[in-house]
Amino acid sequence: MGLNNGTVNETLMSDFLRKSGGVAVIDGGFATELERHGADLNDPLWSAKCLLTSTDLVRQVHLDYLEAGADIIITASYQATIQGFGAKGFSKEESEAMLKKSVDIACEARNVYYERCRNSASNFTSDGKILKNRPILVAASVGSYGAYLADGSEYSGDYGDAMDLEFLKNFHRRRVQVLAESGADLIAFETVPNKIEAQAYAELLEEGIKIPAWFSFNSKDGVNVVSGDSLTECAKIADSCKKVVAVGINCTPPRFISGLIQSIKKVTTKPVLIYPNSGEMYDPELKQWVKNTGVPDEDFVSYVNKWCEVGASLVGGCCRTTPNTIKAICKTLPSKSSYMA
Ligand code: MET
Ligand SMILES: [Zn+2]
Repeated sequence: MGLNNGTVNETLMSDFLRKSGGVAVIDGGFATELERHGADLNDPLWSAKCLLTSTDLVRQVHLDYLEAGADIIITASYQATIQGFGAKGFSKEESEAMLKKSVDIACEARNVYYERCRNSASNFTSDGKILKNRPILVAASVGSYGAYLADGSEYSGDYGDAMDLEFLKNFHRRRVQVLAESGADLIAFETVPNKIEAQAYAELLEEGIKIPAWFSFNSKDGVNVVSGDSLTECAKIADSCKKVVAVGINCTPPRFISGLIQSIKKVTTKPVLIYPNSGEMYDPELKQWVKNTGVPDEDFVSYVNKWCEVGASLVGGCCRTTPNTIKAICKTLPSKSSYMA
């Protein structure tokens, strides 16, 4: 092909953003939507439990997000790990097949969606669905080691003093390799809670991983990532990794997002992605989302154009957001609202 991988990776995202009208829309809360449809996710595998029990629902939720206008769908593999499946008695081969399946289902949803676009006379149906033929990416989700532990440490970033880089690389290595070979367009490292895990991902990507990735951190103070590590230092790790095609923030209250985008912009020229949660806080003891008492986040969507003004190029929603949130994001973005008229 005459291009090195770095070039291919960089053009994937810039071409995609150009074709998406400058700003691309990411899907919304995936687990949230499974739960709204009645799935019980009280399980160490969380949303990945549905890869075992409800693959039709997983496909349906991906489709719902595409029909709400998402240009990128994120697979059900957030809490799917070989170790987590192993604890349920699955072999290594079966566990790897489940990871691959998470990508297959998202790709199937994309195929069904394109078929529906071909058969539809208009881009916007009378029942409010967006059926517009456009580039769509499948992002293979990788949640943190803390998400696997399912003990709340994805929101504290505290893995204890004994944690080291090699441990985290060994924990994630095979999963990342399998997802990278599964037909996904990129890997979404989501809700990265601390610097050491960002470093582990960056080093794993350099071990011959062939698809690009994004790094998305979470914050609960609007300044640092959740562990207290400096967001700037975390974003610099992402910036120095050639495989990384976008850097940003997810599962973080909307009120913090503008400031966080500005901090990231100071250390990278890579596209910035954001997909905040609804502004509620997850209480790991109650295993529930609880309202916060600070500045209201209700009007999430009214912030969207401001986030783009300060530099976000990919915008979506995380926990407690729904296809309606994504539709509202599309409506408010000038480049997307044109085909919804
Ligand atoms: N993509 C994941 C989901 O929506 C992100 C979860 S953040 C805790 O299920
Ligand atoms: Zn979330």
